[in-house]
Amino acid sequence: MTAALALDHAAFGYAGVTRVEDLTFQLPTGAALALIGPNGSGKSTLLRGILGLADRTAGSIRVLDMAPDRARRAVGSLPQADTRDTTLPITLRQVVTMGLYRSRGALGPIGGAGRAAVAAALERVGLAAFAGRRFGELSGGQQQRGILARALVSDPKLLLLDEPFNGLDRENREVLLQLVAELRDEGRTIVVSTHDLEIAREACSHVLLLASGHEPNQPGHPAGFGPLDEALTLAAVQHAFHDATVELDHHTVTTTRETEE
Ligand SMILES: Nc1ncnc2c1ncn2[C@@H]1O[C@H](COP(=O)(O)OP(=O)(O)OP(=O)(O)O)[C@@H](O)[C@H]1O
Repeated sequence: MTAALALDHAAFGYAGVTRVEDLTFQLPTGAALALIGPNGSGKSTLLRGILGLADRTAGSIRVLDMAPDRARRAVGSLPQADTRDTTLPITLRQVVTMGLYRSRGALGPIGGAGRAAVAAALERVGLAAFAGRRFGELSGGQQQRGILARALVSDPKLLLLDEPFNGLDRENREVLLQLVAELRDEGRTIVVSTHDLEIAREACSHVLLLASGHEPNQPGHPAGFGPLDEALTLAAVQHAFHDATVELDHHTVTTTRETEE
């Protein structure tokens, strides 16, 4: 079976400056990859590289057996919450509809099938009743679910979720965990960046640990990759979070490093 992601010594960055490097791994189709590492280790940069939105400064990457910009139509993405503009006067339904533009073009008519897909995506994340509400007036957790609906509306084969659990209360967290499990059951491949190792254990089959460079401007690099049960070891987590205290046992995995929220 073709890997959903295949990277060979790939490096990514901005304006020609590498921010994360030496990425060599293959993620099987249908897997859920937890992307774990300290602030600045390059998690978001890798996700942008998968989307073809960060510069590839070395090596190679195939996404769904295509070049990243060709694969983008089949990839849904949920960017970090703090990169969203919630001041725009648009409704939740309009936000979700934007997820169709990628596959149909911004000027093409949405049509009945498109409207049905938007309704189904909203239903799926439990927000059908909020479709006409202004997006900026929704709670943070509802906005998060709305953006997930936007990512799902085009029926993506690969989903990239950048810190989707940040700031969620228990209820929204459970809804999202349940959704990730369902999406996996449907055979979609998922990449989730998170600081929360417990969530990685609950939601994911594989893990990629990233460590930041030893000097501030050095790129991040892998500290471990593989099936979660094998690769999420104390040594690999300590390597990734080299200045943090880490505890790991059969039931819990925690790091004491504070995240910059
Ligand atoms: N658009 C950009 N232009 C230039 N440099 C960037 C850009 N975005 C991120 N960087 C830099 O790339 C490095 C990696 O950042 P990135 O956001 O990928 O890390 P991260 O692991 O996702 O961190 P966090 O957990 O804080 O989100 C950082 O040094 C950051 O300053």
